[in-house]
Amino acid sequence: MINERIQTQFRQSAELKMQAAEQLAQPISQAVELMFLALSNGNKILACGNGGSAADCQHFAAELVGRFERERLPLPALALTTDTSILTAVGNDYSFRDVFSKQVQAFGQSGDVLLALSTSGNSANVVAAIEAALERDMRIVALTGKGGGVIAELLSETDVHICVPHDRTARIQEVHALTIHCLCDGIDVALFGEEGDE
Ligand SMILES: O=C(CO)[C@@H](O)[C@H](O)[C@H](O)[C@H](O)COP(=O)(O)O
Ligand SMILES: [Zn+2]
Repeated sequence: MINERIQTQFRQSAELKMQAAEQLAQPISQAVELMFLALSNGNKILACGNGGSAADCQHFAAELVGRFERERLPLPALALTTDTSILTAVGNDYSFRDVFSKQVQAFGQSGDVLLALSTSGNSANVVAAIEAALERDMRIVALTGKGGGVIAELLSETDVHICVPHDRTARIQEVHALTIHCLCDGIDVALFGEEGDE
């Protein structure tokens, strides 16, 4: 019984990935281009999201600051999900809605990229972070699902929206994790070319 459930989940995840590959290859490659350009200009990437998406932010930042699959110089990426003093002070003194936007206001500069993750596209603190980033003339790469929610409404054609075509949070997150690895791989390829791959 449980084995069947597990196999169904693997199958659904794999099927969604195959389906999303076609739809998302284009926006993911646009996101690589946008991020590579920002990094080449000396700008940085800030990342925010809640729960599993907070973990994704940290995963992404670790692969840029440390490394992905190739040896290279550290690249500037910062997860806005990790400083518990900032998160609790801002959450306590202002509101949980402000925990990321205050950090965007503190660290974000024109030309930086905000990687914003929300499976619903509706988390208020991620929406507020996007609004703060747009005010600072930053570019947005949004990873969403469920049609993109409020976030879809905020983005313009200078931003990149990677919206997973599914309604279930877990399945969407699984595609977000793969997308993050595609972003890291794309940035490495932009730096070094495709030689020695696959
Ligand atoms: O990982 C999971 C569920 O798989 C949860 O921790 C999930 O990330 C949290 O419920 C988040 O608060 C959901 O927020 P969002 O993706 O809608 O922005
Ligand atoms: Zn999860």
